[in-house]
Amino acid sequence: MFVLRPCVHFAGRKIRSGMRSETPIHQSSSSSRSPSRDPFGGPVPGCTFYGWVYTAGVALQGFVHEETFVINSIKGRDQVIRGVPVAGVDENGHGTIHLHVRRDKQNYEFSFARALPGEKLNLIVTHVTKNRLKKKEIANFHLAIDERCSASIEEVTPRCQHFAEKCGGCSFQNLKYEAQLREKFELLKMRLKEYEVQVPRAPVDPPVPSPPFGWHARTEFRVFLRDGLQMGLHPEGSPVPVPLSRCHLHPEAAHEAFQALLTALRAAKCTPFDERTGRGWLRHVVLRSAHAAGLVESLATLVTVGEPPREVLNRVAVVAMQNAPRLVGVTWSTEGEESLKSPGWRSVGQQSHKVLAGRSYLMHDVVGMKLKISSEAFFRPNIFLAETLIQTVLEMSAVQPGDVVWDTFCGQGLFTSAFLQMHRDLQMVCIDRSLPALQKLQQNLAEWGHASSAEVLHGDLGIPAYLHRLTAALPDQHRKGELDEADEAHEADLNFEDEVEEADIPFHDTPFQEKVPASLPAPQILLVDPGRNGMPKPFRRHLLDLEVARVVYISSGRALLRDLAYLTSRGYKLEEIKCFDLQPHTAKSLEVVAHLEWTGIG
Ligand SMILES: C[S@@+](CC[C@H](N)C(=O)[O-])C[C@H]1O[C@@H](n2cnc3c(N)ncnc32)[C@H](O)[C@@H]1O
Repeated sequence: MFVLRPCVHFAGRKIRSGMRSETPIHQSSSSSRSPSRDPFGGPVPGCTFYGWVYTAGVALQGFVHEETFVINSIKGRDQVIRGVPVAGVDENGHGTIHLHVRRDKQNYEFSFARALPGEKLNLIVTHVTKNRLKKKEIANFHLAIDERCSASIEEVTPRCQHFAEKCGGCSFQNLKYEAQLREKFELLKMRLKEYEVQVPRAPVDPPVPSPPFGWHARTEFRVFLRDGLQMGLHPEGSPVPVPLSRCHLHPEAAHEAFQALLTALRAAKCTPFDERTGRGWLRHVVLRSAHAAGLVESLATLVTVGEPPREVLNRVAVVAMQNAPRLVGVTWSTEGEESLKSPGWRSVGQQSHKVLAGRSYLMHDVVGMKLKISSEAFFRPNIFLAETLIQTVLEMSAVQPGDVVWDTFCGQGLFTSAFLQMHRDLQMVCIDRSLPALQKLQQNLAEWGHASSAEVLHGDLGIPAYLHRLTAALPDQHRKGELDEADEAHEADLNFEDEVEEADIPFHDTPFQEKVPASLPAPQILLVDPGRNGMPKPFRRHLLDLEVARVVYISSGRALLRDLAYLTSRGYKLEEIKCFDLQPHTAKSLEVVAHLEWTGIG
């Protein structure tokens, strides 16, 4: 038997206007029951569960999960509910259960860390709040796992020794890969329904799978002291990193690099940065991998704080490269200070890295070309599926010779390069805010003889003034100007969740020389690949002004749902979607490529 510590606070989900009659429960108190254990025998430090409630009427029309478990009533604390099946997973990789309480005519959803779909749980009521006005009714209740009564038939032994330590990487290594795919797909379909996104045809094709191990293209390891220098990851919600000896999600080349760097850092007596004392200088080691001509290579970046000793950095780089033949370069980034200012910060490629040894880029196969991709710019997380995803974007765009294609959020231009390789006589306009990424894009375009076919613009697509300058450069019929008051009211009415961060860095930190040419060709095809935050709000609005015939949008998670819901309610029709499991074993949602057509009817 294992018992999980009951509830940690659930920051209540905002309910969108389309779901108005659903009443969220904010379960905030935590009660103290027996200490947490997990299925692998260890304590569960941050085991969370939470729930929200729907009124019966709405739930029955819409959101009753197929595997809802029905009970008669919640009687009070310590009541045990036996044999509740785990029905699916949520965005955090936690197992979800669905309960219908007959007496209250209400449906509840709860999530439990490390609970697997298909297993059955005995749950214990740890806290009940009564309705203040109608004392007999329950306003909300908390549950904890009392016992895991039957395991999932899809449970497997995790390959990684660190899985039980919850290093913060994998959520599902103990679940068959086919089951992971199915659950992520079910979650996507459920969320599309919940956000009222009209999917073009049902059923949507199942996700494109990835080889489950050795796919990872980029990981940021924390460097810290614990029985000597260690490299590791942060468990979910914990400031204390877990030291790693290897990560099976990485290709062998990255593992070699990991070992070589760890040994070199220890031998050089590098001082990891300590947040509590402010001493030391090495904060992270970032490993990136890519493959060209079937050969996987890795590149490392040492991320430092303050004034690190340059000769130590150089020595580490040279020694590590000697011991890891597929480590092709070691670069140095001083962006460690930024991660101190904002926790959870990730590099947005605003600063160039310095080369310590070897080269500053990896080679990457894209539709028959070998592109140089730089350490500062965005890497698609999966080295195997990047090319398939690019092919899908090409197919969905149905690009014809002579078309004008805008590649917004272009990064180092993987799409632009692929498009120009397919049709030399396209007119591409590429826009991104990362200068190092754009420099690499220009270098690749020049090497492949495509430079004259692309206008490369450096700007922030989240800044309204910049977007106005872009639209001002378009032919007359595309200059619609500001949204009018009716539009604003409609937008407010839609009440879209902007729970997803709009931008990684404050705008005033962006030292841009934004130059927009006097005239730009209007796009027939618009590629939008904004990353995990989705489209910045001003960009969403300006997209409507552009009335582009065809948009191909690439994103994932809540940002994707929010943006699709917005566009499809404002004149764009969703024609096709395809999804990809870019990050097996992790809770990361499926990456979606969506094709939208402008209809003007919203
Ligand atoms: C997910 S990456 C996509 C990169 C590229 N399409 C690729 O496949 O490699 C997102 C890109 O958007 C850029 N970006 C994020 N927010 C931006 C903004 N507000 N304005 C312009 N570019 C932005 C980032 O610099 C990054 O290169």
